[in-house]
Amino acid sequence: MVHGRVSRLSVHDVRFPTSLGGHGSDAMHTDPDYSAAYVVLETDAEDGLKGYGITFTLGRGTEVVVCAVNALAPHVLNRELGDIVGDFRGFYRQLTSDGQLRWIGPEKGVVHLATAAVLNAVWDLWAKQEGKDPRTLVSCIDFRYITDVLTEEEACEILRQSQVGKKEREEQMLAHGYPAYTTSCAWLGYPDATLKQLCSEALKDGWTRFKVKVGADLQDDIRRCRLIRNMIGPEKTLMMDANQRWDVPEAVEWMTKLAEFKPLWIEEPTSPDDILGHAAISKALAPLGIGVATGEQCHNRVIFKQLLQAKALKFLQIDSCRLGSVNENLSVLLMAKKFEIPVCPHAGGVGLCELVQHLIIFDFISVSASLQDRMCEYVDHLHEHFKYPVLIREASYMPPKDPGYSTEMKEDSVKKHRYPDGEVWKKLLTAQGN
Ligand SMILES: C[C@H](O)[C@@H](O)CC(=O)C(=O)O
Ligand SMILES: [Mg+2]
Repeated sequence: MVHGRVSRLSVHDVRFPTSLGGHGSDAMHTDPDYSAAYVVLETDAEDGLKGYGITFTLGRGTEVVVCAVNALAPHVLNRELGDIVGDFRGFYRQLTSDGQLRWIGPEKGVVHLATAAVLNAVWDLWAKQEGKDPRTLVSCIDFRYITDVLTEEEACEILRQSQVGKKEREEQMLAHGYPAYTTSCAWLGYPDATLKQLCSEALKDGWTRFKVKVGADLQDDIRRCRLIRNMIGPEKTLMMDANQRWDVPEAVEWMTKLAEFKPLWIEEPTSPDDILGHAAISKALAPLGIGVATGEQCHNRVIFKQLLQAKALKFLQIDSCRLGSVNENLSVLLMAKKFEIPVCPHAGGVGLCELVQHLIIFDFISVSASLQDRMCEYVDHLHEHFKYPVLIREASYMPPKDPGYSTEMKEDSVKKHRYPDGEVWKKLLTAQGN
């Protein structure tokens, strides 16, 4: 039984100085400090349960997302949790369609990242209080703008059909987990020696799928891709990620030169808004056996709808904090199922692995019912700051067993990494003379 009135919303700017080690670097984001706008919801219920939600940011700008969360707060404060989740579609729409705030979106950018943080906290709190059936889940989706490809009835039918074999798939997940790939070895800012060392450690740990960052310098890419392909051998899977660095013809040309390293996919070859550009790249690279993957910076379900309609991608990458939380991610999982495109989520960042494991394991059990061409990203940074960190066994995500959305950070971590007054930042800023 859902209960409690939301009595407090607090939001923290939490940053980790990952740029110091080059972690997370790519062709466009050369110095990311993995960060989060971290939301805590409290209610007046006696159980004392809290909801924790995050959205992922890269350092500077987190303060802007924090402002946007505060601007959304009046929609949440003093509301009964039962009323919120009892009409979750309506609540989602209230947040995303605020008559004034939507002008600085709509359903995209800072205001949508803030929406994700708030809604992730609501899902965390709700999940701690009770379980959900498929009908309830569909009732959380806002179908506005996607009914031309997916209606509520079709969504229910997909979920109904996927009931077959559900028990076996649950058991399979509990025994073997969900297959993962690693991005941790080959950030763009890593020197070759680090790449080699991390790659050989990953091989020892049983990893069989690797992603390498490309896109800044072709000769560098050729050297690094050769190095990693030689290390992992011809059979293991290699993916490449350009983080939006190229124009359309440049992407085709560059990837033609990297084709000898047999990448399964090229991720974000160009602007995430360029649907027809992605379609052109997909078409040009298909004969080389290279698929296009994208999604970590797709603003919303509408962009995913069009990417699917335009046959612009071969692998779809949902993001638990870029889209409007579970609500919007559900709609994308269902559209991907309808178009038979495998979902391979974006993870990493701060807490993205913790969140997205719930979505992808749900996808396997209740939507796609398939592991064909599917895997979830894994990055091994910052898990130690979470109270319920992901558990990886034999290069697979083992299903989380604690109630909630695994979003709660350790109090001490939040305190030390609060920007700019946490201990870690005070020291760093003083050393930099700020
Ligand atoms: C800036 C981020 O680290 C980005 O490079 C992550 C990414 O593209 C991925 O994990 O994929
Ligand atoms: Mg990427």
